[in-house]
Amino acid sequence: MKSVLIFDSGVGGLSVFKEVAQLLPEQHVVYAFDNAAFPYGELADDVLIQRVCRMVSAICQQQDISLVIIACNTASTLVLPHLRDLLNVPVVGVVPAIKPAAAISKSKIIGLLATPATIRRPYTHQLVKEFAPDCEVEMVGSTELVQMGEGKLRGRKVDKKILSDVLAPFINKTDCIVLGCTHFPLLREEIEDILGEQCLVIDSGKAIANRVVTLLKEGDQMTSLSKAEHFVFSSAPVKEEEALNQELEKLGFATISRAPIF
Ligand SMILES: N[C@H](CCC(=O)O)C(=O)O
Repeated sequence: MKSVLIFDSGVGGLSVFKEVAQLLPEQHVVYAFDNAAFPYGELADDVLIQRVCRMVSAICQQQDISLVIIACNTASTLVLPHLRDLLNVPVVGVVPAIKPAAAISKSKIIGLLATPATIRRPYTHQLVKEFAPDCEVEMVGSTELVQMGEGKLRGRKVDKKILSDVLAPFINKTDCIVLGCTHFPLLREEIEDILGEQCLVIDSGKAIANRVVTLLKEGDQMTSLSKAEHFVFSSAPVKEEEALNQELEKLGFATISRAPIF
């Protein structure tokens, strides 16, 4: 039975997995993360293009994959055209939800919280120009929050003080912020707590899941009446990851193995 491949630098893509699994509970999933090169938000563009293309195409050759989700804004805003040239399955990317945020915002002052690389990308600035021309967009790039999301899934406590400092430019200013990194929905509760209910927090997870359903239906690739099997592959050698493996088990995944191709 074919699987959907979900790819990220770390565990952030699990926020996308949760949305996909809600709509497609019978879908087999291969989750692959490039933890050997984490964090992607600090990587040079050419290195990122090369790594993502090499790994994703190798996994597609090795596993029976019906569709690829690049569950990483940092990679999607750069590598999608390169990947689509290489693969013969649909590739769905995750990019910051600027368009819905601009539509929802009443004050027309919105926020974008992403990695430093996503904030720098011409792709992101084009999105703002095209879909939020009437908005002031406050942009914050943070690798610290990416690390915080990784830590939370490994049972570490979220440091609210650090989080408040990162979110400070949005506080009492924006009425809607976009989580432009898939690690950040893992911190949604804490972020919402700090920003208060006057600020809406949105991400692209549900839109991606809907797009995946449409593409699988179009390609006649919907799996049904089977028990979903999920596997996880990391690029770095597997170390003691007890807390993370427990989280993964709750989501229906087998324990992490190292992808032989990495
Ligand atoms: N989760 C990723 C990348 C985080 C990182 O590795 O810097 C994103 O959506 O941008």
